[in-house]
Amino acid sequence: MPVNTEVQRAGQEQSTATPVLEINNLCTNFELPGSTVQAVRDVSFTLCPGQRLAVVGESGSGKSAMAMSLVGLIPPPGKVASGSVKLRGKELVGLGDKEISAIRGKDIGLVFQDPMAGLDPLKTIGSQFVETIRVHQNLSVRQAKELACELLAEVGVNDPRRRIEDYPHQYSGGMRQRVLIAMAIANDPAVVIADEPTTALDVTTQAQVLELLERICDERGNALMMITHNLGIVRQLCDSVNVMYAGRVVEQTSVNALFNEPTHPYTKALLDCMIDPYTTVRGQLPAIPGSPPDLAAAQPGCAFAERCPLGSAEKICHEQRPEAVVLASGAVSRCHFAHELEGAQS
Ligand SMILES: Nc1ncnc2c1ncn2[C@@H]1O[C@H](COP(=O)(O)OP(=O)(O)OP(=O)(O)O)[C@@H](O)[C@H]1O
Repeated sequence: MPVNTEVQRAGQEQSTATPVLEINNLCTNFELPGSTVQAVRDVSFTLCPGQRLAVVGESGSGKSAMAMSLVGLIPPPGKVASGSVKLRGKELVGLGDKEISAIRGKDIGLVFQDPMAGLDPLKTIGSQFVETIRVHQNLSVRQAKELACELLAEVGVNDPRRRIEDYPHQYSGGMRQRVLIAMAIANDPAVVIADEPTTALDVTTQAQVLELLERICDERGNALMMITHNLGIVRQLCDSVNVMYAGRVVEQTSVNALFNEPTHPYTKALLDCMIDPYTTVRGQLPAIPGSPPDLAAAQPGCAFAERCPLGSAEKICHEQRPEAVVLASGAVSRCHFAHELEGAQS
C-alpha cells in the first residue's frame, strides 16, 4: 500500500467514514528575493465528517500556511507549489478566485484568531451577516436576516434582533468571536477551520467560546480542524492530532495516544512544555531547547535532529529524511526511531 494511503488510513479514528477533505502531498512555498521558504512540505491527511482534528506545533511550523492553502487564502508571495486538496472528491488546488471563494464560507467555514480581522468595522453585524448568507444561499434580505438572528441566538448573542443593528466595535472580543462562529456555520459547511480562535480572549471567555464550538460541532456534525498551541484545548475538544514541525506533519495520532504514548521526540518535547503549575519554577516557562530550522534551507535529514534528545547524535537522523512509519497503535510517526519509542512505552 502506498505510504500516503496508509497515512490517511492510520492515525485517525474515523477511518471507516468517507473523508470530506483529502489532502495529498501538499507543498506551499513563499518565493522571496533570493530564497524559497518551504512553509508546507509534503503534507497528507484526511478529515472525515464529525472528526475533530487538532493541528499543533511551535510558531512557524506551518499550521496556518497549511490551513490557508486548503482554502486558497495563501497571501502572495506564497503559493501552493504542488499537491492536491479534494473536498468531497472535487480538486480545489488550481481553482480560480471566484470558484474557491464560492467554496469558502459555504462548504468550509473559517474562524480566525482576531475576530476584528474577519469583520468590516464600517458595516453593521447584520449587513455583513446577510451578505455572507446571500452570497451562498438564494434567500431574500428578510429571510437572510431572520436566519442571521436565529444563528446569533444559537451562539449566545442576547436580543439578536436589536444587536444585529450594532457595529463590530459595540461587541466585546468574545461576542465578536461568537458572531464569527455564527457566520462560519451560516451556510452549513461540511468543515470548519478554526485558527487559534481563542488566543485573543481572556480565560473565561476562551472556555465559553470552546464550549460553543464543541456544542456546534456536536449538533451539526461538521468536521473541525482546530489550529492551536494549547494542548489543553486539544484534549478538551479534539479526537485526532497532526503534529507539525518545520512544515511537515511529524506525527498523526489520536488525542488519547498523543498524551499517553507519543511516538515522535518532538511530540514528547511539546508535551514536556505543557505548563504544570505545581512543578514550573517561578518565572521560567518551559521551552524546547534550540530553535526550528531555516525553512529556506535544504533539509536532507530529520528537521528536528539538531534539537532531538534521541537523534542529535545519530548519523541517519542528519542524513536521511524519515519516512512515515505506521505503528501498532495506528499512530503515524516520521521518526527513524518510532518503533523504539513505541516499544519503550509498552
Ligand atoms: N507572508 C509570508 N512571507 C514569507 N514567509 C512566510 C509568510 N507567511 C508565512 N511564512 C513562512 O511560513 C512559515 C510558517 O508560517 P505559519 O504562519 O504557517 O506558521 P504557524 O505554525 O501557523 O505559526 P503561528 O503559530 O505563529 O501562527 C513561517 O515560519 C514563515 O517562514
